[in-house]
Amino acid sequence: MAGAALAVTGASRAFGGVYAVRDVDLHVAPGELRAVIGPNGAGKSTLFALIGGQLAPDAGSVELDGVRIDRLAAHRRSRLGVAVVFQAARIFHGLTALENVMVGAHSATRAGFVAGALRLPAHHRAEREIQARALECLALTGLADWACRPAEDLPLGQQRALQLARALCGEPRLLLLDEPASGLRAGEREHLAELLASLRRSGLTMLLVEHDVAFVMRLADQITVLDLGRVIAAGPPAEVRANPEVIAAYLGASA
Ligand SMILES: Nc1ncnc2c1ncn2[C@@H]1O[C@H](COP(=O)(O)OP(=O)(O)OP(=O)(O)O)[C@@H](O)[C@H]1O
Repeated sequence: MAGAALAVTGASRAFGGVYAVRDVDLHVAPGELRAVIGPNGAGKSTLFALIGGQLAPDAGSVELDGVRIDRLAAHRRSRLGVAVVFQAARIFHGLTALENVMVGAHSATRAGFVAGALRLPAHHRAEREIQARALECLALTGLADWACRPAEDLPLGQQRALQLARALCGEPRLLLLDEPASGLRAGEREHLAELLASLRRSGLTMLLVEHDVAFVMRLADQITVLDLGRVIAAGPPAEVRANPEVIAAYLGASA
């Protein structure tokens, strides 16, 4: 998997005149695992949405491998290789786990729909390839045994894994994860950490927004810390952990 470079430059977004994200720079190198942390209301979800395409910035830019994407709708960004795993499970009821994952490959390629509608031979071959890849992604995320079960039968932890499998099936170049560890049991959390580490070794660029600071400290290459919409620190985990401004922001948040 060849990861893309992500460059967010001078990004701002306000709601009702109040900045949720203000003049944020965030440069992620290809193959890097970047975590974004910060106390409640720091602007993490807003920044995530500016990159994924659920929101457009009021000012600034978002570039993927040097191509501006900040004015593109989320589905167009997805075709360029941006995959999003949301915190709340988004699954298609009435479809099996395997079919749910195959949707990820179809939404990342437009050609799939056209060839499918025309019933071209290439379509059948492509379908078989997509199915094989979907099965691989299910195995990778520990869901091989669930392939033929209705997706809504999966427990919550597995529904989250299913979204991750779906995102991977589209062969993304940038994977965005919104609080992937939240609500998971210790064993599931461990499995997720191992999976993210192995995706990182494969070269995929990842950005994860996370509440669980301990979880990201051992996984991330670099951590960006937001507070009140601004970047207050960025660097390797050990450096960020020792930063007095970061400590103050978190102590202030829990006081
Ligand atoms: N759609 C919206 N309308 C109005 N205000 C919003 C909206 N989205 C976010 N905000 C405000 O922007 C600020 C940043 O919110 P955001 O959700 O991005 O922070 P966060 O770091 O993700 O917080 P949390 O950790 O609590 O999820 C907050 O003050 C929030 O109330």
